[in-house]
Formats: sequence, structure tokens, C-alpha cells
Amino acid sequence: MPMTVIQWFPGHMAKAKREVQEKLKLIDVAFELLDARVPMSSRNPMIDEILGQKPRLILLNKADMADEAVTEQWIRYFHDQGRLALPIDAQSGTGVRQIAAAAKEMVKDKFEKMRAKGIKNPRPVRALIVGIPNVGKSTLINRLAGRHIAKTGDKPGVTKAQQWIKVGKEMELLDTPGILWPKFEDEDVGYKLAVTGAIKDEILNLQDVAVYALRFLSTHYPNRLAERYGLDDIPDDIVALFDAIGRRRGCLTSGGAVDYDKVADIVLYDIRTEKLGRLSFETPASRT
Ligand SMILES: Nc1nc2c(ncn2[C@@H]2O[C@H](COP(=O)(O)OP(=O)(O)OP(=O)(O)O)[C@@H](O)[C@H]2O)c(=O)[nH]1
Repeated sequence: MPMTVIQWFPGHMAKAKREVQEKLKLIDVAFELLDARVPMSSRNPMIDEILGQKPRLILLNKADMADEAVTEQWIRYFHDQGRLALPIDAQSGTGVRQIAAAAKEMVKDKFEKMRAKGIKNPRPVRALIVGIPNVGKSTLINRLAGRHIAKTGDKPGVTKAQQWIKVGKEMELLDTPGILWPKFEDEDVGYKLAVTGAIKDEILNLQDVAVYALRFLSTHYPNRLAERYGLDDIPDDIVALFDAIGRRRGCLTSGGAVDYDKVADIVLYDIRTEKLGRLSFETPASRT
């Protein structure tokens, strides 16, 4: 699956891993940021090895766009693995307030030991956000900070020192997140990341992505599809489905044929802007 690989060569991955592990030395708890619509596909494949025994809070971001019932299933799935996962919407701030309390609870034992050693006022809990590109790391940093923190990448050639952002009285967050690479050995993962907009459209074949999305929606959300595009039934044949949507939406070439690029554009736009409602593209049961 070359499309997600593009910015990630082995040297980049080794460097990213090293950088995250350097940052881990400074913190008490890591926030693993995932996309609630595709929690497994938006996960770094080496995350367990990279984070090791460091306490970890899983944050299912963009939960506002995900199917609530499926997000519940994911929370149970992680819980069964002994991990706490919180659904959040970093953009609006929903759920973000629970993060500091959960982080504090996670490092309770460590801080109690500090107190037992005679440290009366232990420092704030220190945290780091890690995740693949586009899961919402910067949005969450800004939300937690309550102001806009410039991305380090904003000014080329300018490396600024890492800083702690105060989040209330009891938590501090590193101002630069740990950026990790996505999975790319699995074609399905690539498509899911593409459908949810995590991979830039310029490096994709949009028709392929739309075919994947429409097949998925036909199986898992047929009623939404029927309602959105005014279809009486959903054709099994994918070309027939493109044709049906294209005709309903007037996506026709001057010769009167259906313009498949336009149909692909519309479908992906509709998915990404919630015109088809809140969608999740994987469940714990369908996980590969
Ligand atoms: N609907 C919704 N959109 C979100 C949420 N969080 C982030 N976004 C959007 O997702 C996109 C990516 O967010 P960023 O914060 O730039 O993601 P990032 O992980 O910092 O990305 P990189 O800098 O590429 O590593 C932006 O368009 C955000 O507005 C959320 O909770 N809900």
C-alpha cells in the first residue's frame, strides 16, 4: 500500500520512535490519540513497543463524527484489555474536561509514593499526546491549552525548545505531540484512513476510495445511503450504484453519461461532512 507510506521511510520511523521515547522520559502519562471512527486503523503499529509500560490513556477523538453505539463497543473493547478509553471531540471540547482527572487517577500510585517520600506538593501530572498525522493532536493541544499553540512545523528551520502547557492546576502537557506513522501494510487500513480524510486526496485514486466507501455503506448503513440519495433499493453492483447516485445528483457528462469522478467527490464529501450522519468504519468485531 504505497499511498500512506509516502512521507514515512524507515529512517523517518526510527527518528519518530526515538523522539517519542525521548519525550516519554519527561512525562507520567501518554495520551494515545485515535480516530473514533477507525480506532485500529488510526493506530501506530508499534505503539505498544514504543510506549512500553508508560501509563496510557486512549482518547477516541472526532467522536462527534463516529457512530455512538460503535464507540461504546470500542470503549468496552479497550476496557477488556485493561485500558481506559475516553470519547472526545477536540474541536468543540466535548469530553476534554475528563482528561486531566483520568490522567491523575492513572498516576495515583506514583504520586502517592512521592508523597510517602515526603514531597508535600507533588508537581502537576505531565502528559504527552501521541498519534498518527491528522488525528487531531494540534486541535487537542490548543483545546487543552485554551489558546492557540503554533505547530513546530509552522516556521521552517525554527526549532523551538519544548515547553510545558499548563492545563488547570494539576496537569502539564508537552507543547509538541509525538507524531507516529500509520499502518500501511494492509490495504483496508489505507482505504479507511482515506475515507476519513487522514490521507491527502491528491495522492489517492478517489474513485477507488469511493468504491470502498460505498461498498462499506451498502453493507453497514444501507438506509442512510438510500435516504441521502433517494434510492428505493441499493444495487449490489457497484457500477449500478455509482450510476444511480450519479443520476439522482445530476453528475452527468455533456454526452449524458454518469461522471464517476464527480460521484466519487460527492460521496466522499458527504461522508466527511456528516451528510450521511455519524459513521464508524470499523468495530471491535470486524477488526482484522
Ligand atoms: N469533527 C472533528 N474534527 C476534528 C476534531 N479534532 C480535530 N479535527 C479536525 O481534524 C483535522 C486535523 O486536526 P489536527 O489537529 O491538525 O491534526 P494533527 O494530528 O495535529 O495533524 P498533523 O499535524 O498532521 O500531525 C483538522 O481539520 C481538525 O479541525 C474533532 O474532535 N472533531
